[in-house]
Amino acid sequence: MPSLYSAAFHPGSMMVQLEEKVSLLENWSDGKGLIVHGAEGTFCSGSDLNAVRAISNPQDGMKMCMFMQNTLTRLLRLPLISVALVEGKALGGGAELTTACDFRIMASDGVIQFVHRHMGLVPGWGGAARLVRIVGSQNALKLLGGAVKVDLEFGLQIGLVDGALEAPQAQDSADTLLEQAECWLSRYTKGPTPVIQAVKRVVLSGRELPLSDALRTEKDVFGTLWGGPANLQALASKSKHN
Ligand SMILES: CCCC(=O)SCCNC(=O)CCNC(=O)[C@H](O)C(C)(C)COP(=O)(O)OP(=O)(O)OC[C@H]1O[C@@H](n2cnc3c(N)ncnc32)[C@H](O)[C@@H]1OP(=O)(O)O
Repeated sequence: MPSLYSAAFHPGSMMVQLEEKVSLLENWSDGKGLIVHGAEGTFCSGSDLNAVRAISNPQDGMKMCMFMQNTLTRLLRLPLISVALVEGKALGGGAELTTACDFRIMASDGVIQFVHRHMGLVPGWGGAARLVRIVGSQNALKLLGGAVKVDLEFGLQIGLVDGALEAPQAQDSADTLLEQAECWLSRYTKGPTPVIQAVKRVVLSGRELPLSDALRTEKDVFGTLWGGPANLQALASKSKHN
C-alpha cells in the first residue's frame, strides 16, 4: 500500500504533491487499501506557517482553501479503504487530513488537535464538515471551540479514533507501527478488489447522498457484483459464517 510522506505542508510543494498522489491513486484500479502516515514521529503539523504568512491575503487564502478542499474530498472518495496512522501530532490542517481518511488509528503518543481557533481560523479544508459526520455536532463544537487535544483514550471514547497501536518495542518504530497499521487495515480489505471497492462505494454514497440517490447507487453497485466471479465462487462452495 502506498503511503504518503507528510511532515508539514508547504503550499505550492507539499500540497501539490498531495494532489498528485491523489490523482495517481484515483487511477489505481487494483487498489483496496491506503495508509496515510507522517515521518519522523509527526503525522502532520498543518500548513507551512512560513508559506502561509506569505499568502495571508483573502484571494490567496480562498485559492488555497479550495485547492485543499478539492484534494481532500477526492482523497476521501478514493475507491479504497483508507486509514490515517497518527503517530505524534496531527495539528490544524494535519487534523483535517486525518478526517479525509475512512479510519484513524493512533499510537500511544498520538494527538489530534484542531488548533485553528488559536490561529484565528476555522478549518477550511472540509475538516469541520467531516468532523461533524464522524463525532457528531456536539463533540465537533467542543473540539473546534476548545481546540481540545484529542489523545488516544479520548479519541476512542468519542469515536474520532478507531483503533490503538501498541507502543513499539524495537528501534525502528516507524516500521513497527506501519506493520501494525497494515495488519489492522487488512481485516477490512480481505477479498476480491471489486467487492472491497464496492463496499467503499455503497458506504460513501450512504454518507454523502440523499437516501433515494444512495439506494439507487446501492442497487447499481449490487448489480455489478450479483452473479459475478466472487459471488458465483461463494455460491459454489458450501459456505458457513461461524
Ligand atoms: C488552514 C490550515 C490551518 C493550519 O494548519 S495552521 C498551522 C497549524 N500548525 C501549527 O501551528 C504548528 C506549530 N508548531 C508546533 O506546535 C510545534 O512546532 C510542533 C509541531 C508541535 C513540534 O514541536 P517540537 O517537537 O517542539 O519541535 P519544534 O517546535 O522545534 O519544530 C521543529 C521545526 O519545525 C518547524 N515547524 C513545525 N511545524 C511547522 C509548521 N506548521 N510550519 C512551519 N514550520 C513548522 C518549527 O518552526 C521548527 O523549525 P526550526 O527548527 O525552529 O527552524
